[in-house]
Amino acid sequence: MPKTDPYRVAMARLRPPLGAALSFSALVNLLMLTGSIYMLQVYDRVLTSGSVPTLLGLFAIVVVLYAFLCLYDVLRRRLLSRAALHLDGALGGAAFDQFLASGLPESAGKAQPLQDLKTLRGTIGSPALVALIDLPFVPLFLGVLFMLHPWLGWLTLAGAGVTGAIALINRLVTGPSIAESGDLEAEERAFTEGSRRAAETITAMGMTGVVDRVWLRMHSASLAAAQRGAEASETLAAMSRSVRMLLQSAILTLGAYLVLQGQISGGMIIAASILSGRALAPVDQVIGQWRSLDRALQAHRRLRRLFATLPAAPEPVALPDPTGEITVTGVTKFAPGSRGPDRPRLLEGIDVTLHPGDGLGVIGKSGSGKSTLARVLAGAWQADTGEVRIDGATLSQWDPARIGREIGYLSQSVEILPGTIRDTIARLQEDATDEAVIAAARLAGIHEMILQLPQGYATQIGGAAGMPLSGGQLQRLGLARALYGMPRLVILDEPNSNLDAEGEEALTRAIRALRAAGSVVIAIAHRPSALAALNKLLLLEAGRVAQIGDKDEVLAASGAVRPSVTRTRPVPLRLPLERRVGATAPAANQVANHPGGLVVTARSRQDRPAASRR
Ligand SMILES: Nc1ncnc2c1ncn2[C@@H]1O[C@H](COP(=O)(O)OP(=O)(O)OP(=O)(O)O)[C@@H](O)[C@H]1O
Repeated sequence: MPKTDPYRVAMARLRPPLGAALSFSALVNLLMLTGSIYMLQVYDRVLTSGSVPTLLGLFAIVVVLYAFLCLYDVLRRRLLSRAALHLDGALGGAAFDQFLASGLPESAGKAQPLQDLKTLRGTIGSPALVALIDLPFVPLFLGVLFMLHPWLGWLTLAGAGVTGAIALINRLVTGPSIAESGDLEAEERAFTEGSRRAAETITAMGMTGVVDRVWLRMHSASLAAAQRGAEASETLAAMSRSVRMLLQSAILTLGAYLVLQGQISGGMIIAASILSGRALAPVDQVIGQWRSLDRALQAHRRLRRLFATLPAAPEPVALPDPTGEITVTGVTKFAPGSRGPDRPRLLEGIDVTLHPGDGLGVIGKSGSGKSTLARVLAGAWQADTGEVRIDGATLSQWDPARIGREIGYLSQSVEILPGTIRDTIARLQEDATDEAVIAAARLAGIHEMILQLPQGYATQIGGAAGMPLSGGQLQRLGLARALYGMPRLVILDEPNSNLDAEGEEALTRAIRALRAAGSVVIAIAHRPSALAALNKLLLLEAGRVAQIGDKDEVLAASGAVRPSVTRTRPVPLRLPLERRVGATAPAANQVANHPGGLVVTARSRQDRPAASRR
């Protein structure tokens, strides 16, 4: 099936309205001859004949012609502004999808489709484009001038040449500054947004002064680049305007000379002056609007490139409901954005098979690739080689919306969109039922906590106006969202990192309930309590599977913990669980009393090997 590039399709749909606008522009420009022809008639016919009826008759014709001019002008502008709106309507959804995708590391920083679409839409409906489509009609005015007298034509042509040369110089001079200031502004924006997010850390650690200075340096650099472009552009625009005004006087002078030589009539001087002004007006306007036209051109090129390189989405086939047979074969993931044969492998040759009801714990040192594996299994990142199959079908063979409902994913840092608690748990699904939302909240053990909030499930969270939630509350809310609809595959990346004992118990209960219902649960754990309700274990080392199998066997084989753990006597766990485990001894004691029975003691910092990476 041929790939349909939405940008090309949208651009093709723009052609008819742009063509119609061009036709109306032809009429508008033709009617713009009215003023000069009228002048010619008044000076050379009315004033010489002294006929008032002729004057009134001519004026009546002029009124009608200008009324048509107004009509055609309105029509072409309306066509353009509506075309801009249609372009937005046709591409808005696809551009937003690409904007979302740019949050994934594979395409990070490659595109700014929403901004580009806005720029393009703004320009298509603006006077800048009207000036641009007036440009092809400059020869019309020049032609009439040549008919009046060749010298008048040549003089205007020379003026147009000078103004055009100024426009070209403008482009060459300001182009690099515009591009540079765009890049610097993007850098500054990233730093500004990052600083705002890190405001608490910056304030607490007294970094405000130095952050101010860094921002100021970036800000000044981007302003300086923009100013360089603006100054050059202003100078050239002023020169262009002066050339135009000088040309008016030069035309009058030349016209007067030609009258004195008896080569043209007096009325032709005025007509020539009007015509030369009309001939140069679009050129002048395009120069004035050059920066916005250039931005629109760059936005157009970026959008065209972006959409042209998008892989074609396969037609999704409605596969039967998955049972939860998960097969991972030979999954390798290179560091996103890296190139060449030596690019780091975050995961290498991962093979895992899980059956409905299985619960797999994933453990390993910091940086060993646990979260990367979670992202690949959840379909958030694409494997570079190998595949993840659910019920025999690769993730890409499933309809993303369909399989998404069967996947619950709790990332390490829980992100929520602004909205109510109900909508958050229901993943914004319009068809969500209250029963399903409450069931997920109960499973995650936060139903009571939600009811205690002033507006209960209708409480607004996220965004500037949302009610702030604690780390633990947020994590449990994220868990409820991951559990919504009892998905067949639930992937939890350190689901207990912010939980108290009660939260951990709720998590263990949830994992047991999911497994009992036939779901596959994969939990990445630094704290062993999350392993309590699981039956299998995978030990990752530098992105490879070091061990996989029955939980107790893997623990025993790795020497991590004795399979028969008592609840009262702490047993050293030699699994590389630095981050959580290294925190405090009381945390370890807390784990010792947990029904899961796995016990942890912290290794000293000196004992820890550096996280090995490829
Ligand atoms: N977006 C990314 N681009 C490039 N490399 C990345 C990216 N995200 C993670 N990595 C690298 O992948 C490796 C594995 O990271 P990952 O987050 O999977 O480890 P982890 O085992 O989950 O660690 P932790 O236990 O500390 O969460 C690290 O070396 C990290 O630097």
